[in-house]
Order: sequence, then structure tokens, then C-alpha cells
Amino acid sequence: MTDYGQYSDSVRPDPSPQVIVWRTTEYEWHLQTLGLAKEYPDIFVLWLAFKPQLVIHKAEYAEVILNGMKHIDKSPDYKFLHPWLGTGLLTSTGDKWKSRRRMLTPTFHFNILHDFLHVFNKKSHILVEKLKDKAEKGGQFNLFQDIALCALDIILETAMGKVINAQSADSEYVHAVYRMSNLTDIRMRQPWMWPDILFNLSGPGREYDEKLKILHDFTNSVISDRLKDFDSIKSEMIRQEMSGEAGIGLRDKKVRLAFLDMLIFMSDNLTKLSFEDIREEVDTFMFGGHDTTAAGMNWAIHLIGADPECQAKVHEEIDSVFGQDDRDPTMEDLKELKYLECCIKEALRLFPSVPVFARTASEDIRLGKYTIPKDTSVLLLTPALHRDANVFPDPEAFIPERFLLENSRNRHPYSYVPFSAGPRNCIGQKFALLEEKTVLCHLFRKFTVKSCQTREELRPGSGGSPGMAVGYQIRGPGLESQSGPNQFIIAPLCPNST
Ligand code: HEM
Repeated sequence: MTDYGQYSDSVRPDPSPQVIVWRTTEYEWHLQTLGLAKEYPDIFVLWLAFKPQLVIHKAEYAEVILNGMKHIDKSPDYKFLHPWLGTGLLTSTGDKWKSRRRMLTPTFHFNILHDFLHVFNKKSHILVEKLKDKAEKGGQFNLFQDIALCALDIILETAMGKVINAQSADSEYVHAVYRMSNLTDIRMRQPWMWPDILFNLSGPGREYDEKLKILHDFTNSVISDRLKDFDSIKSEMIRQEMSGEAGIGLRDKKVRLAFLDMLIFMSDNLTKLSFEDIREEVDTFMFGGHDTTAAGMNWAIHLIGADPECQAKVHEEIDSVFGQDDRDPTMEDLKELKYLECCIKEALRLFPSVPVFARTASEDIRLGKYTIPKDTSVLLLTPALHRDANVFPDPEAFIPERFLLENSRNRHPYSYVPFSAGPRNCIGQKFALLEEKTVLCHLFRKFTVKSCQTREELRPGSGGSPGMAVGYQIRGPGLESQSGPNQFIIAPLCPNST
């Protein structure tokens, strides 16, 4: 960590605004930091307890930090994730990160994503059936949790090959996943819980240990079972998938691969990756791969549901691709849904699922007129970056057309980075966009959505998630007669919006 004296000497010659913040809730943090970014359009320093963090939100500065291999290490805050994730891809540093990244990149190969489409479709059907039931009953319901469980169901099956039916069955593991993210957030916000000794003695610390045991026991047992099942046939299938050789025969195979299978394959009988190495990567995919897509989908649904003109375009596009055909979307179909993709990207601009991420300066850095000392934690505040009116005129407006190819061609490449950018960007980016598009395609094929709260009434919570309140009107061939104003369901406030 940068010590106060060094920090103030180096930055003060060109005084940067120094602000002391007390993070009470995620929502207050969101409002506070957006307000500060407006007030200080260049950079500012946040003091959380005795910890200075430099906040940037300009594309030129983001490029200096994210581009290239210099400032590749995360900030010390990520250590709060270590008990759960170990030092997997998200949290590792230096050579370990480099070799893991090289190793894991093929697991997101196009062919493998193609296979996951089957899972996305299957889980979307469960979601649609659940929503149909609720919509037909009328009354009020909250969409947020349904989407979140669908995203969790998807990552459970794609990461671990585990069918846990998170959307319909109660599961100790699912509860633990949610609570764990929550407890980590509570700790990060409260400096007196930073020292391990104090945290371990606190109520949240003791609960954290309980949940950690549930999570690790679950992952351990899934890996052990999978190791027992792993045979040479699977191994050959994976080799062909990863090398892009998989032919039609393999595409139709009954056994579907999960990330875990590929990790086991790469471990080469646990010589190149140990059991613990595999666990930290599976846990990392679980952590990075569900809250993020859930928040992205929830915001996209809310924003589309609040804009009838935009929704009409979404419906029109879906109808033009599928007509009366009830087939599951294929990769080719999804490629055609360009406007829907623009909606997803615009939602991620306004409400990025990872609203802040941080690196450690590996050497002194010059950002404009400021010299940033080595070892400073540099935070990139994406909600502010994405609201630069010079790049995105009328920045608060939801305008999906901004992301049509012809409108985004000349934009600064670091002005829009919901998945971060450069060599340490999100490895799951293509997976995430494909998942969101598939689920939303299913949803808007069957429903008209009406958002029942204003954007201001929804509060971004942990991980940028909104509290949701959305109404539905069932649509689709043969169902028109059910449509009508009474079919809209007004959802109650989500717990984190109160
Ligand atoms: C809308 C969905 C998603 C968003 C907005 C998102 C965003 C991000 C961002 C901003 C980072 C950089 C974080 C940092 O520097 O601290 C990141 C890293 C990462 N993401 Fe995602 N993510 C999404 C979905 C996913 C999915 C579905 C997976 C896995 C299946 C995933 C796996 C990862 C991993 C492993 C990293 C660490 C990469 C590295 O350090 O090399 N993400 N993501």
C-alpha cells in the first residue's frame, strides 16, 4: 500500500482533489463516486480509512493503465477474495497469472461456447415457464431473483457440469454463493473488519467461515466425482474441441463438456494443475460468471421495458428472425439479433456489472499533469467513464443505436470497457454476451415487459445489480387474446431497493 507521506508528496505538486469517503452501502458509494467524478472531471483520490485510492474515469488514463503488461497486478483489495477463490485467474499476479491466462484462454474457444448454447436454451425455457406461471396468475412479482437464479443455473452447469436446478430447488450451495458475495462486500466496506483477526472474531467473519466450508466442500466433491468419471474418450473429445477439430459427430454427442472437464484435461493427471489449482479456477468462474450476467440482464430488461419504442424494435427483430417458428435460437439466429445486442451493450454502458476495478501501479505513472507513485491503487470507475458526454452525448439516455457499427467506429477504444480491456480483460466476455442474448431472446419472444419503477427508484446494489420491478404481458402466437393492460404485473420492491 502507498503510504500517506509518499502519496501526498508526489501527487500534491499539482494538487489532486482528496476526498474522504465512508462506504456505507453500495448505492451510496455509487451516487457518491458518480457525483465526485462530475465535480472532479480529471482524477481524484479517495481515502477510505487510511487507504488512498486514485480514481480515474477518462478513456486516455484508462488506456495507460489497462493497455500492455505493465500494470497487470490487481490492487490489494482483491485479497479479500483469496479465502474463497485462492489465487485463481481473477486474483493471481505476475507469472502465475500469465501462465494461467495462457492455459485457460482455449477453454473459451468458439466451439466450446457453441456447446454451451444448449445449456443457455434449456435454462431459458425453465425461466420462461416460471414467468409464464406468474404472469398468468397476475398480481405482483419481482423479476430480479428469477433472472439471478437462471444465471446461476447456467454457470453451475457450464462451469462444473452440475445440474442443481437452482431455478426450482432450494440448495444450500446456492444460498452460500449469494451470502458469500454479500459478506465479502460487507468486509470491504468496513475497515475495522480488514485485519483477519478482527474479522474472524466478528459475526460476519464466523458466518463467512461456515459458508466457505459449504462452498469448498461442494466444489471438492464435484471435482472428485468428475475425476472418477474422466476417461480417455472424454479426453479425446476435449482435445478435439479445444483444437477446433470437432466435427458433426462430436457436435451431436450425448456427453456435454463443462469448464471443469477442460481443466481436468489440462491438468494432465494433476501434474500441471493440482486439485486445489482446479478448485480455485472453478470457484473463480462461479464467482465471476453469474452475478455479472444477472445484473446485465436485469438492467437490460428494465431499460427495454421502460422504453416502448425500443421494445417494439426488439420484438420486430425477433419476429423477423423466427416468424412463427418456435425453434430454439441457433448461433446464426443470435448473430442476426443485432439490435438486441446493442440494447445489452447500452445497458452495460449505463450500469456496468463491475462498476469499479483496480490495479496496482508497477512504477511511477504520468497521467496528464499528475505523477502517480509506484504501488498506488488505481481504481477505474466505469459508470463515470461511460458517461463522458463528449463520447456519449446525452449520456443518461438509453440509446441502443449508439452501438450500431456505423455509430461506434470512431470511438476511443478505452471509452467503453464494461469487460475491462487489454491483456487482463474479462476472459468470459463472449460467453456473457451469448448467454445474455439467448436468455433475453427467449424472454422477449414470449413477453412484453413493462417496467414499473423509474430508473431512479432502482438502486444499483452490490456488483451493479438493480432492485427490479417489472411487469409482463404475455405475447406470442396464439396468446394475443391474453394481452391487455391487466396482464401487466407490478413487482414489489426488491430488498436492496429499500
Ligand atoms: C456481463 C457479464 C460480465 C462482465 C460485465 C464482466 C466484467 C469483467 C471485468 C470488468 C473484469 C476485470 C476485473 C478486474 O480487473 O478486476 C473481468 C474479469 C474476469 N471475468 Fe468477467 N465479466 C462478465 C462475465 C464473466 C463470465 C460469464 C465469466 C466466466 C464464465 C467471467 C470470468 C472472468 C474472469 C476469470 C476474469 C479474470 C480475468 C483475468 O484476470 O485474466 N466473467 N470480468
